Amino acid sequence: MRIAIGSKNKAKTEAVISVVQQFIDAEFELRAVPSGVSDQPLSDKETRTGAINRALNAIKESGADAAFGLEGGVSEIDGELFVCNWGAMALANGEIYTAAGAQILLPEEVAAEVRNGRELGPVMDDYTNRKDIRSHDGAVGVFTNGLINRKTMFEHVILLVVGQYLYSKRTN
Ligand SMILES: O=P(O)(O)OP(=O)(O)OP(=O)(O)OC[C@H]1O[C@@H](n2cnc3c(O)ncnc32)[C@H](O)[C@@H]1O
Ligand SMILES: [Mg+2]
Repeated sequence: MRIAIGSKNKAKTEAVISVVQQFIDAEFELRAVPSGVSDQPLSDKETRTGAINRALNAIKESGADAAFGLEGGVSEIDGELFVCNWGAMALANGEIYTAAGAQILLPEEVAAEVRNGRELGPVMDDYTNRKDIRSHDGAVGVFTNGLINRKTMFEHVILLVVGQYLYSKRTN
């Protein structure tokens, strides 16, 4: 199966490849495609739409058999901001599977910057005085003291998505 991935961010591409290759015999290609939503999605709905758009754009651009899209965003609950994450798998026949990942509270100091219109990625780099947090630990890794990094979190999302795809294909 030819599978496209709608990002070149390693936290995403490595998560997709490490999970999918356990269940599907596949060749992968990476494409930085548009998400069709804001650079910093501000709700679960917008983040999920971004994941679906990435999967649809990746399958359209590549002509692959299937494509994955992963999107990170933030969502507000009772005045507090949580990091949220969504994944989508699109098939050439038009089927789409989606699932959400872990959510974790952002400290008010970080949340305030995002509310002011900055993207979480650069805000996290400033906050930690490190570079490119979004491609490695992610906010989830920083605020769980490294127990769950962004790749591991995305692996759970991909397991949920691929699991639904495999369930739909079951024959017994
Ligand atoms: O290259 P792409 O695939 O776009 O990867 P990205 O890291 O920009 O990821 P998203 O566009 O899905 O994320 C939307 C925004 O939220 C940021 N973001 C989301 N989750 C994050 C996390 O865990 N740590 C740091 N930044 C995060 C990210 O940097 C963007 O500013
Ligand atoms: Mg991005």
